[in-house]
Amino acid sequence: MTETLSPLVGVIMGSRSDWETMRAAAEVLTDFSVPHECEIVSAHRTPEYMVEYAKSAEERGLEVLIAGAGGAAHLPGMVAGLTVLPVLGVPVESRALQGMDSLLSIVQMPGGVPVGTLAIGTAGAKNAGLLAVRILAGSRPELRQALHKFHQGLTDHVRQDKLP
Ligand SMILES: Nc1c(C(=O)O)ncn1[C@@H]1O[C@H](COP(=O)(O)O)[C@@H](O)[C@H]1O
Repeated sequence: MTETLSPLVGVIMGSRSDWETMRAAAEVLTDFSVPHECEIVSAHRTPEYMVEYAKSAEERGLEVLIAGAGGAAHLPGMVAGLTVLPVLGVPVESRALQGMDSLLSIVQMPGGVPVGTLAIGTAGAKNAGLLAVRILAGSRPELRQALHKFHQGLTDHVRQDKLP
Protein backbone atom coordinates (compact mmCIF):
# COMPACT_ATOMS: atom_id res chain seq x y z
CA MET A 1 0.00 0.00 0.00
CA THR A 2 1.48 3.31 -0.96
CA GLU A 3 -1.35 5.84 -0.65
CA THR A 4 -0.48 6.83 2.91
CA LEU A 5 2.26 6.34 5.41
CA SER A 6 0.35 7.44 8.48
CA PRO A 7 -0.70 4.43 10.54
CA LEU A 8 -3.99 2.72 9.71
CA VAL A 9 -3.78 0.15 12.48
CA GLY A 10 -2.86 0.70 16.11
CA VAL A 11 -1.38 -2.35 17.83
CA ILE A 12 -1.49 -1.73 21.56
CA MET A 13 -0.68 -3.95 24.51
CA GLY A 14 -0.79 -3.74 28.27
CA SER A 15 2.89 -4.37 28.89
CA ARG A 16 6.27 -4.78 27.24
CA SER A 17 5.97 -8.44 28.23
CA ASP A 18 3.11 -8.84 25.70
CA TRP A 19 5.35 -7.97 22.76
CA GLU A 20 6.54 -11.54 22.16
CA THR A 21 2.89 -12.40 21.45
CA MET A 22 1.75 -9.18 19.81
CA ARG A 23 4.66 -8.93 17.42
CA ALA A 24 2.88 -11.63 15.37
CA ALA A 25 0.13 -9.09 14.58
CA ALA A 26 2.68 -6.44 13.66
CA GLU A 27 4.56 -8.89 11.43
CA VAL A 28 1.42 -9.66 9.42
CA LEU A 29 0.78 -5.94 8.95
CA THR A 30 4.36 -5.45 7.80
CA ASP A 31 4.03 -8.39 5.38
CA PHE A 32 0.97 -6.72 3.82
CA SER A 33 2.69 -3.30 3.87
CA VAL A 34 -0.04 -1.87 6.09
CA PRO A 35 1.20 1.22 7.97
CA HIS A 36 0.81 0.62 11.67
CA GLU A 37 2.05 1.73 15.07
CA CYS A 38 2.83 -0.36 18.15
CA GLU A 39 2.52 1.04 21.67
CA ILE A 40 2.22 0.06 25.30
CA VAL A 41 -1.11 1.32 26.63
CA SER A 42 -2.58 -0.01 29.86
CA ALA A 43 -6.06 0.47 31.28
CA HIS A 44 -4.63 -0.22 34.70
CA ARG A 45 -1.21 1.39 34.65
CA THR A 46 -1.71 4.29 32.22
CA PRO A 47 -5.48 4.88 32.37
CA GLU A 48 -5.33 8.54 31.36
CA TYR A 49 -3.08 7.81 28.40
CA MET A 50 -5.43 4.99 27.37
CA VAL A 51 -8.34 7.45 27.24
CA GLU A 52 -6.27 9.93 25.24
CA TYR A 53 -5.06 7.22 22.85
CA ALA A 54 -8.49 5.71 22.23
CA LYS A 55 -10.27 9.04 21.87
CA SER A 56 -7.75 10.45 19.41
CA ALA A 57 -7.32 7.26 17.36
CA GLU A 58 -10.05 8.03 14.83
CA GLU A 59 -8.99 11.62 14.15
CA ARG A 60 -5.39 10.46 13.78
CA GLY A 61 -6.51 8.29 10.88
CA LEU A 62 -6.40 4.88 12.51
CA GLU A 63 -9.06 2.52 11.15
CA VAL A 64 -8.58 -0.60 13.25
CA LEU A 65 -7.22 -1.17 16.75
CA ILE A 66 -5.65 -4.43 17.89
CA ALA A 67 -5.41 -4.62 21.67
CA GLY A 68 -3.59 -7.42 23.48
CA ALA A 69 -3.49 -7.95 27.22
CA GLY A 70 -3.05 -10.73 29.73
CA GLY A 71 -4.63 -11.66 33.05
CA ALA A 72 -7.26 -9.07 34.02
CA ALA A 73 -7.28 -8.00 30.39
CA HIS A 74 -9.47 -4.92 30.52
CA LEU A 75 -7.65 -2.96 27.84
CA PRO A 76 -9.57 -4.11 24.72
CA GLY A 77 -13.00 -3.60 26.29
CA MET A 78 -12.15 -0.22 27.78
CA VAL A 79 -10.77 0.98 24.46
CA ALA A 80 -13.89 -0.29 22.66
CA GLY A 81 -15.95 1.84 25.04
CA LEU A 82 -13.99 4.94 24.06
CA THR A 83 -13.97 4.67 20.25
CA VAL A 84 -16.23 3.46 17.44
CA LEU A 85 -13.28 1.97 15.54
CA PRO A 86 -13.29 -1.83 15.30
CA VAL A 87 -11.31 -3.30 18.20
CA LEU A 88 -9.74 -6.75 17.93
CA GLY A 89 -8.84 -8.27 21.28
CA VAL A 90 -5.96 -10.70 21.74
CA PRO A 91 -5.83 -12.68 25.01
CA VAL A 92 -2.17 -12.94 25.94
CA GLU A 93 -1.25 -16.23 27.60
CA SER A 94 -0.84 -15.64 31.32
CA ARG A 95 1.45 -17.79 33.44
CA ALA A 96 -0.99 -18.45 36.29
CA LEU A 97 -4.05 -19.44 34.25
CA GLN A 98 -2.64 -20.09 30.75
CA GLY A 99 -4.63 -17.23 29.23
CA MET A 100 -8.08 -18.41 30.27
CA ASP A 101 -8.32 -15.32 32.49
CA SER A 102 -7.28 -13.09 29.57
CA LEU A 103 -9.77 -14.77 27.24
CA LEU A 104 -12.71 -14.49 29.59
CA SER A 105 -11.84 -10.88 30.46
CA ILE A 106 -11.95 -9.93 26.78
CA VAL A 107 -14.66 -12.09 25.24
CA GLN A 108 -17.67 -11.53 27.45
CA MET A 109 -18.47 -7.92 26.53
CA PRO A 110 -21.84 -6.35 27.29
CA GLY A 111 -24.15 -5.82 24.30
CA GLY A 112 -23.44 -2.57 22.46
CA VAL A 113 -19.67 -2.53 22.96
CA PRO A 114 -18.13 -5.11 20.64
CA VAL A 115 -14.64 -6.52 20.81
CA GLY A 116 -13.72 -9.08 18.17
CA THR A 117 -11.97 -11.63 20.35
CA LEU A 118 -9.25 -13.83 18.88
CA ALA A 119 -7.62 -17.00 20.15
CA ILE A 120 -5.17 -17.02 23.07
CA GLY A 121 -1.55 -16.26 22.25
CA THR A 122 0.48 -15.92 19.10
CA ALA A 123 -2.06 -17.56 16.77
CA GLY A 124 -4.65 -15.05 17.98
CA ALA A 125 -2.26 -12.16 17.41
CA LYS A 126 -1.47 -13.37 13.90
CA ASN A 127 -5.15 -13.72 13.08
CA ALA A 128 -5.86 -10.27 14.55
CA GLY A 129 -3.35 -8.89 12.04
CA LEU A 130 -5.02 -10.79 9.21
CA LEU A 131 -8.49 -9.71 10.30
CA ALA A 132 -7.33 -6.09 10.35
CA VAL A 133 -6.06 -6.54 6.78
CA ARG A 134 -9.42 -8.06 5.79
CA ILE A 135 -11.26 -5.09 7.31
CA LEU A 136 -9.05 -2.61 5.48
CA ALA A 137 -9.36 -4.63 2.26
CA GLY A 138 -13.06 -3.78 2.10
CA SER A 139 -12.17 -0.46 0.52
CA ARG A 140 -8.69 -1.24 -0.82
CA PRO A 141 -8.56 -3.49 -3.90
CA GLU A 142 -4.76 -3.92 -3.69
CA LEU A 143 -5.10 -5.40 -0.21
CA ARG A 144 -7.94 -7.64 -1.36
CA GLN A 145 -5.69 -8.93 -4.11
CA ALA A 146 -2.83 -9.53 -1.66
CA LEU A 147 -5.22 -11.48 0.58
CA HIS A 148 -6.27 -13.70 -2.35
CA LYS A 149 -2.60 -14.43 -3.01
CA PHE A 150 -1.94 -15.20 0.66
CA HIS A 151 -4.99 -17.45 0.83
CA GLN A 152 -3.96 -19.36 -2.28
CA GLY A 153 -0.46 -19.75 -0.81
CA LEU A 154 -1.92 -21.34 2.33
CA THR A 155 -4.02 -23.73 0.29
CA ASP A 156 -1.11 -24.71 -1.96
CA HIS A 157 1.12 -25.26 1.07
CA VAL A 158 -1.35 -27.61 2.76
CA ARG A 159 -2.13 -29.45 -0.50
CA GLN A 160 1.58 -30.14 -0.98
CA ASP A 161 2.03 -31.50 2.53
CA LYS A 162 2.82 -35.22 2.54
CA LEU A 163 2.24 -37.64 5.37
CA PRO A 164 5.24 -39.76 6.43
N1 LIG B 1 -4.18 -6.72 31.37
C1 LIG B 1 -3.30 -5.72 31.47
C2 LIG B 1 -3.56 -4.36 31.33
C3 LIG B 1 -4.88 -3.80 30.94
O1 LIG B 1 -5.83 -4.55 30.69
O2 LIG B 1 -4.95 -2.57 30.81
N2 LIG B 1 -2.43 -3.69 31.53
C4 LIG B 1 -1.46 -4.58 31.76
N3 LIG B 1 -1.99 -5.81 31.75
C5 LIG B 1 -1.32 -7.10 31.74
O3 LIG B 1 -0.54 -7.46 32.81
C6 LIG B 1 0.25 -8.56 32.36
C7 LIG B 1 1.51 -8.63 33.17
O4 LIG B 1 2.26 -7.48 32.93
P1 LIG B 1 3.79 -7.38 33.42
O5 LIG B 1 4.54 -8.46 32.66
O6 LIG B 1 4.23 -5.99 33.02
O7 LIG B 1 3.78 -7.60 34.90
C8 LIG B 1 0.49 -8.33 30.88
O8 LIG B 1 0.06 -9.48 30.14
C9 LIG B 1 -0.36 -7.14 30.58
O9 LIG B 1 -1.09 -7.22 29.37
